[in-house]
Amino acid sequence: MALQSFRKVRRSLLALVIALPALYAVVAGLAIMRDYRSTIEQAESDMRNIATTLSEHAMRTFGEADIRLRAAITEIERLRLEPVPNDQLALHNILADAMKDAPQVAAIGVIAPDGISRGSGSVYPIAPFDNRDREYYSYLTTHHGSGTHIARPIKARSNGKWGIPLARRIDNPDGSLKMIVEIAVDMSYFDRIYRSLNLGEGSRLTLMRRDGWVIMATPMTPDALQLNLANSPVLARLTRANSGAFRNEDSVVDHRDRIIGYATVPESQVVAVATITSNQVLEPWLKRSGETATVAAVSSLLLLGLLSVLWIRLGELEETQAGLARRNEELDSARRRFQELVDGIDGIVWEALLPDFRFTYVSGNAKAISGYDAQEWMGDPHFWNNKLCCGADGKRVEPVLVVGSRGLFKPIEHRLQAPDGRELWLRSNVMVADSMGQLHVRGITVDITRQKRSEAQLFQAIHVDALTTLPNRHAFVESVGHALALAERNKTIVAIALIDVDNFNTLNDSLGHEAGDEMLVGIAERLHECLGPTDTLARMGGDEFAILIEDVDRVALKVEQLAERINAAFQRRIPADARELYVTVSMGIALYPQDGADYQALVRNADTALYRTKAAGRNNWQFFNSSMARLVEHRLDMETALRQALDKEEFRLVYQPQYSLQTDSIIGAEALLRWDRPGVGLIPTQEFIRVAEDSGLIVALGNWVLRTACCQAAAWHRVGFRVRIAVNVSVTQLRQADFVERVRDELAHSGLPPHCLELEITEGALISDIVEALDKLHEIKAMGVELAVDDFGTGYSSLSYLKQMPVDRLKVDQSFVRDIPSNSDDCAIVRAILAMASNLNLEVIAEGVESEPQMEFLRGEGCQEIQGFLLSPAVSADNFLKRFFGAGRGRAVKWREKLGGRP
Ligand SMILES: Nc1nc2c(ncn2[C@@H]2O[C@H](COP(=O)(O)O[C@H]3[C@@H](O)[C@H](n4cnc5c(=O)[nH]c(N)nc54)O[C@@H]3COP(=O)(O)O)[C@@H](O)[C@H]2O)c(=O)[nH]1
Repeated sequence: MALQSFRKVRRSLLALVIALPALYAVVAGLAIMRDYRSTIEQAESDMRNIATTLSEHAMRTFGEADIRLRAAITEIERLRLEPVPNDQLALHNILADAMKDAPQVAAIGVIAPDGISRGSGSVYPIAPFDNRDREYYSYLTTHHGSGTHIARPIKARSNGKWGIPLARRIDNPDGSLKMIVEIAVDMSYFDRIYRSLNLGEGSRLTLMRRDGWVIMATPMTPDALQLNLANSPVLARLTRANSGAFRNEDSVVDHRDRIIGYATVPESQVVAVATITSNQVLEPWLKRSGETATVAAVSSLLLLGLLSVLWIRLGELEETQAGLARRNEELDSARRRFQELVDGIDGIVWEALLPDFRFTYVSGNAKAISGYDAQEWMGDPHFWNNKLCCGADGKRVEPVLVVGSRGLFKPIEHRLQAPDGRELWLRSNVMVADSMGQLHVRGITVDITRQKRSEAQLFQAIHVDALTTLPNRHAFVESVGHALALAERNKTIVAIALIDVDNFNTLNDSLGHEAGDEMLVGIAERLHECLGPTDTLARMGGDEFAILIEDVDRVALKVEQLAERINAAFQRRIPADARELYVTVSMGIALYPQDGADYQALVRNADTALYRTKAAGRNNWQFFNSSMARLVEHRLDMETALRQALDKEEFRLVYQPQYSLQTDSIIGAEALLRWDRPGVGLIPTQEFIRVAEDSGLIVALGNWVLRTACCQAAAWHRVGFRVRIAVNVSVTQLRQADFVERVRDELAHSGLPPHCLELEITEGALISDIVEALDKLHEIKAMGVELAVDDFGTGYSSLSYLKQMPVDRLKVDQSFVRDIPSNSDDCAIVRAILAMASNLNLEVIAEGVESEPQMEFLRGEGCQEIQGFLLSPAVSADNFLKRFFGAGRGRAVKWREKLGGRP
């Protein structure tokens, strides 16, 4: 039964619980009321009947007494007797005769007109009682011709009995009263009969005259005969009809609620009245009503009990039903949530029966994901075997392999041929469950085709160099790892060769990056040609390549052969930018296990060997050796010391004057860094600068130099010594994103005018980073700062590249100055630089000028400025000020003489 029906039934039941007792009460009430009315009506009817009976009885009684009265009168009149003593005996005889056999007659007598008793039926001779106080005397003496008058009861003086007198007049012929004959009906006679009716305590039987006087009452109370209803409204109701009945709630006699029946005694002025108290009448009714009410109440209670049990039972059922409904709702909700979950999952949710792997449930998104709809999955009992069983390796994935430990997910990857021919990669997470004794496999199958593709791409990106398609550094690290593990097991030797393309950056910058890339591809191919069958070539980045040579039994021979093959391969030109160029490579080699136990150590040492190869003039190869290791150690030591040197303020700047050949005066100073390493002494600047460059410390160091130099120059300016300060800037510094800001800040911080600062940037640095550098140089130039190309001539500067540079000055490298004017080649180079600078409107400063011939040659060729030991080595700031401030114009040679010349 539905919950609603239960509720309806319970509601109906509740209505019944309320209505039934009410109905019972109403029905019982109505029955009681009807009973009440019929009881009252019955009592009225009874009282009326009794009154009628009384009236008939009274009629008979009074009638008989009246007959006897009349018979006596007839006899008296016949005998013409008088109410005198002489006739007393005769009167007595007549009267005694009239009483004969009449037990109801209490007395009979004759009263003279003067009220004196003159005869008695029961007593002879009679005492002359005075009867003038009698009601019948006063009535009959005042009413002529009246018939028998029923008078109010009296107590007979002759025998003391109470009786109801019936009296008549006997008149003289003249109409005057001759005598009154009176017969009294014994009231005890009525009383006896009335009592014999046994009507109960509350009943009252009365004879009453129409004028309201009570003449007989049972029970007889002392004042009953004194009662006169003349003024009571009841009298009117008692005389309204011959007979009748009514209820009077306020009885005249005793103020009780009574049922009254009445009946007129025919041919008389008397009414018979029978009353009974309503209480007495209603007593049985009350009893019955009580019983009815009890029955109603008990049956109501029983019914209520029954209904309550039913109510409780239904409540329990309703509760159960509600619980079931709730459970159903929860189940529905869970089902909905499950469905939403399944719909929301980007995978096919399924269940299959073991052991044959037949699908019993497949979510609706199967078609969208796999190309086969759920029916196809479930319809084909061999769907798994036919469609899904192809694993990553192309082999069948047997169901038993899919099923992991019970209850645990075991992901498998497999391929699926979609109906449209696409090959999909799927991953299924499966779980084995035992449901009602049946083994199931449940799983979620997701499409991982894109992920697989991405993985492949990622693998490619991680392991393959995009340009050359060679394994990249990452792949090389892995390969070396595997090779070392194998070598450790097999006790074999592994060689790692690091290869750098000589001067690649310069070539790359001068030819353009596209040509550089083309060249790298060509180099990779060329190197690849040289590999042995087990060797692995990788591109480590930029122009750096590496070769892994495994199982090197005859180390030197095998590596030498490889080096020779490489050397031979690079005898041929490599195509680049529609040209063909000769390229050389340098190589450093480290061996496992003697040069390192792991990748890092081997590569570091191979790098050291490569470094040494380059330092030794490039286009060659070297094995790593222990002395190289010491070099490396030394480098590391210096790096550590360098890091601390800044904090410990171990650096200082010295200043080398720059001299104008046009004005013969000191026009500037180059700030040069010095490191007095405690316990070691002065470290060659070139040496620690290289380490600082390699370790990145050059940035912090360069910033310190820039700030110190600017502050020093500004200090000189403040005392009036307005010279230009040249500061060396490394390529690493130039690469810093905030380099321009840094220059701006230091100028602002020191207060040095921008045009008094010159930044010297090496030609190599400018070439390697020309695109990035250009913007920064333009910004710096826009500030007013001057720019000089340091070590000019050592790089591969071309006219076109110089044209783009916002430089002011070219600084001819000292290697070209050293042998002028004796070396014609150097002279030619210096002339060419000067000519080119002139064409580009650039000034030229020659560094490393140590002799007067050099100076004069330069002056003669139009060089604007010189710098070198001829004038002065770099000196401290104080010395610089002392020596050159206020020194005035003069020949450089004089300066030298003056200052003490060569250091
Ligand atoms: N990035 C930075 N590089 C710096 C800084 N300070 C110096 N350097 C660079 O270090 C290299 C070596 O410098 P240094 O040992 O100071 O040598 C300089 C001069 O002492 C030397 N010189 C000057 N005149 C002569 C001479 O007549 N003969 C001779 N044999 N040597 C001479 O030349 C060096 C100056 O070179 P340059 O900078 O090219 O003008 C050197 O490359 C410095 O640039 C620094 O703070 N930052």
